[in-house]
Amino acid sequence: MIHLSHPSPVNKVTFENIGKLFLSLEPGPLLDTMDNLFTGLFSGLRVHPLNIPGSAYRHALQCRKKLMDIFRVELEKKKTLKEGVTSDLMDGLMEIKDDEGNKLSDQEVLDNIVSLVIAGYATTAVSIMWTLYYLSKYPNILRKLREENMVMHKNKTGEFITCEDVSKMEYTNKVVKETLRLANISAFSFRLATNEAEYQGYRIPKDWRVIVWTRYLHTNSENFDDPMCFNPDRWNKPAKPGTYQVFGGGSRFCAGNLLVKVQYFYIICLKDTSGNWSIQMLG
Ligand code: HEM
Repeated sequence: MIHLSHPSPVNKVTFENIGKLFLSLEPGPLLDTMDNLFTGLFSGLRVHPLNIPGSAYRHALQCRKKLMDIFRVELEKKKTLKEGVTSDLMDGLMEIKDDEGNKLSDQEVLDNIVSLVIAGYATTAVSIMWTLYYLSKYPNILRKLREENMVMHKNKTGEFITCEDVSKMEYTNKVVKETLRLANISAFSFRLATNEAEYQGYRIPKDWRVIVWTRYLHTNSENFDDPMCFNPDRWNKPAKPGTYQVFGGGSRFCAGNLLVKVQYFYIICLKDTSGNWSIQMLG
């Protein structure tokens, strides 16, 4: 398991983007406090639920409560703003309606925000960290990526890269895809057998819990040649159907898959204050 030093630069940039996109918050002490509280919350997610003083679980509950208080203040502030002043995830959740025209309650908006940060923060930061690791390990790949970045840089007149730029950057897209395959950030998912089923000669009784081991798909030599090798060029041709499931599949497909890409391009194609692309810092 990988542990990022906290706050690592990748964590910091990822969380600052989350602050901006989810709540229109600028970097500063409030965001730093929230980042620390999320760290406390994460460390209590997969522990025994022992709510006693000193336990990681109790600390996580306390962090969650403090986060909810901060989010509630932001939500109340938004209610006093004129419509359209901000346009972020919280605004979207406050406005969204079901088929009968019902909006989410305040509590539901806050619960959704916390859940989405949990789903999207560490996953994104850790996977981008893996890209930086692979790029520093394979200088020829870094060189090709940098060349593509430089061409894009030369052709641009504005400061920001656009969605159109992102789709044109073929090699960078392959690097992202290959990182997600090999790093296996989400290595498995849980499912419940709603009916009895048979799979490859095995009977799976109704109501059994099943683990879908996606890491196996991504590192199986029947699906990918030399699977443990980081090779973005393998994406010159598409993968066999069903063998690439980094964001899951079916109705529970990852809701944040496009946001992940935006975050990647922010970091891989970011300029520092001297106008250099951040990727130039490697190698
Ligand atoms: C590299 C980053 C990420 C990876 C590898 C990843 C992976 C996944 C996977 C495999 C699933 C399906 C789980 C299942 O089938 O049981 C999933 C679901 C989900 N992801 Fe992501 N995720 C990432 C980032 C994000 C981000 C940035 C967000 C949002 C901010 C997000 C929000 C969600 C949500 C809400 C679901 C549940 C969807 C549903 O059940 O309908 N994820 N993710």
